[in-house]
Amino acid sequence: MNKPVIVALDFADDFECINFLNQFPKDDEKLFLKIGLEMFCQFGYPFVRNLRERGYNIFLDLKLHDIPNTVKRTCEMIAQWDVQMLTVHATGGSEMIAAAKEGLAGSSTQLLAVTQLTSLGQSELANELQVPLESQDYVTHLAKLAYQNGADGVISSALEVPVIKAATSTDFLCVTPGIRPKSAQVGDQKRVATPAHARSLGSDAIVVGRPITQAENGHQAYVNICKEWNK
Ligand SMILES: O=c1ccn([C@@H]2O[C@H](COP(=O)(O)O)[C@@H](O)[C@H]2O)c(=O)[nH]1
Repeated sequence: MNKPVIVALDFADDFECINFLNQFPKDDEKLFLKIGLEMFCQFGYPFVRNLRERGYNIFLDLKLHDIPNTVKRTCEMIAQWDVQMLTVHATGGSEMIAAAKEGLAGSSTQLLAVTQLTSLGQSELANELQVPLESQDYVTHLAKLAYQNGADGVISSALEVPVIKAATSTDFLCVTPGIRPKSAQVGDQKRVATPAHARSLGSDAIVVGRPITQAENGHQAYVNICKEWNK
């Protein structure tokens, strides 16, 4: 599979979401869709199943963060759903990450650990979270923790991909949200990169929401981003 552009489906309404997906030609290469907390909390597993049955690849972005036993049991359930990717927070710690991986055993779901959210910049890290590290070092530390405890990859900004790969392995997946084409509004994201920059930094997949889902022509916006990403 080409390195994917993963579309973040952050819609309040499932009809709106299906109308959005219907803009895409049926013979398009299989779309990779991210279902996050907003849609999962409202529409739950039946929505995930519906999209899997339509043939989409699914990144289930639930960002699990709880004690190891709870995360393991939750992952055992999700392991039956045949989704391609699932997230937990790396800050849940080594035991929790390992427990998530154990819970997914026997499935092909890839476990990704969220490092520092792309909506948090250096000043939030220092002043709000009281982490006395540069983002690059904090993200690398969490990525190593995830790598050593069985995760298949991490969520980070594209800006940290080179240091993560150097500290772990070139095969360790770096999936990067916080993607903004040059003309797009940054909104609540802090650590951002264009699709072309993310590619040059070595991202394995980019996650793009509003620049596609809120565009006047969502399909065209997706095509433009794919072109820039695949250049
Ligand atoms: O660090 C993170 C982790 C997850 N996300 C998710 O990605 C998309 C980005 O959407 P945009 O509209 O392109 O900003 C969104 O669903 C987040 O929950 C992230 O942005 N940063």
